[in-house]
Amino acid sequence: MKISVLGCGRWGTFLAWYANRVGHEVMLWGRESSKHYLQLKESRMNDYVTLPQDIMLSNSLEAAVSFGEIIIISISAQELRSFAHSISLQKGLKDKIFVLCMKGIEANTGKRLSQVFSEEIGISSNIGIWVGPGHVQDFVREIPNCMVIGSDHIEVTKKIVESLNSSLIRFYYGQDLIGNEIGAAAKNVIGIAAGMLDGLCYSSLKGALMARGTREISRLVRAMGGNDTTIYGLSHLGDYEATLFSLHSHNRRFGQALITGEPFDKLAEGVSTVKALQYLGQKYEVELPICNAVYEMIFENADPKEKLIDLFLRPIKFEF
Ligand SMILES: NC(=O)C1=CN([C@@H]2O[C@H](COP(=O)(O)OP(=O)(O)OC[C@H]3O[C@@H](n4cnc5c(N)ncnc54)[C@H](OP(=O)(O)O)[C@@H]3O)[C@@H](O)[C@H]2O)C=CC1
Ligand SMILES: O=C(CO)COP(=O)(O)O
Repeated sequence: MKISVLGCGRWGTFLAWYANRVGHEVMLWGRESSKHYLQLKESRMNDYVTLPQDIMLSNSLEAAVSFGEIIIISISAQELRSFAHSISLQKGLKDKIFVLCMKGIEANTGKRLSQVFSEEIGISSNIGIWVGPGHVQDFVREIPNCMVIGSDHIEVTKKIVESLNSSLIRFYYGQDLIGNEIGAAAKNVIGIAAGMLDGLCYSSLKGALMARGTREISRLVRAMGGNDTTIYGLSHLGDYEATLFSLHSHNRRFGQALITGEPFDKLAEGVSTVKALQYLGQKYEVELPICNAVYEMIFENADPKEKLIDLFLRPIKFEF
């Protein structure tokens, strides 16, 4: 099958490598101004992966959209709306399956990425998501993992899973698009909180963070009409090791750097997602104490130790 991957950063480049490894014909697209794209064009390598010669590289969006039967997208989540608008100007979209491989929620609207994408391209039946745990650094060393693919249409979900399953990535069929998208995005915020604990030398609190983080995100998902159990699956809790504990996690590293005052310039999606979660918490009247504390530490310069004490001094309540 022909597969296009749009976005040639850390994850997009890996996805092209993976689709090629599974046996597909692959075209990887990067924008003309992209340093990532230029580096791949010159060396076929980035910091994480080397691309086999048979992966085609293109900076023509028209060529990339027309090439793939399946079109995988992995760019910064907050850029999806404008990028989707550019895609909407291309031809033949109704015959394609789009797979969003990003973890975010639109910051100023609280909309899930599949909602943003379908609003812009004007089609909703052929959009899937691919989320769950996994770092490029592990996959290229042949360390396998389990991930989840979901959509609102089981035939679409099955087609994507059947095209991409392998002994390196075992996929599960997602059954709850709301839970999977909110869960995948929100784990980055919990990952930032974990990095803050590392920065404070309070890493031993991560067990409690895992227990209470899942609890508050599952309340939100339920209020939004999703299934709270989804939060205990691959898209959220299943991604905690890769985010709350991994040295590779950009979100964890962002949280740690915020506390220690070191610079950090990689994409940490949780920074924008926590704004969206503030909005959703208010809209659905769900208390999100950990997310709110992360928000205040990032955007309102709140003192981390004082925030932690505030969390500990909240009214005592039942665990579940
Ligand atoms: N296990 C998983 O499912 C994983 C998922 N991810 C997710 O993948 C997504 C991308 O992360 P990552 O690859 O680390 O980020 P990077 O910063 O490495 O790459 C982001 C890419 O998005 C491109 N981009 C940004 N804005 C636009 C735009 N307006 N139009 C077109 N392209 C644009 C950038 O272009 P340029 O090259 O010009 O800078 C860059 O290539 C995130 O949502 C992240 O959460 C990441 C890792 C693992
Ligand atoms: O989603 C990921 C791992 O599953 C990547 O996490 P980071 O973006 O925090 O590196």
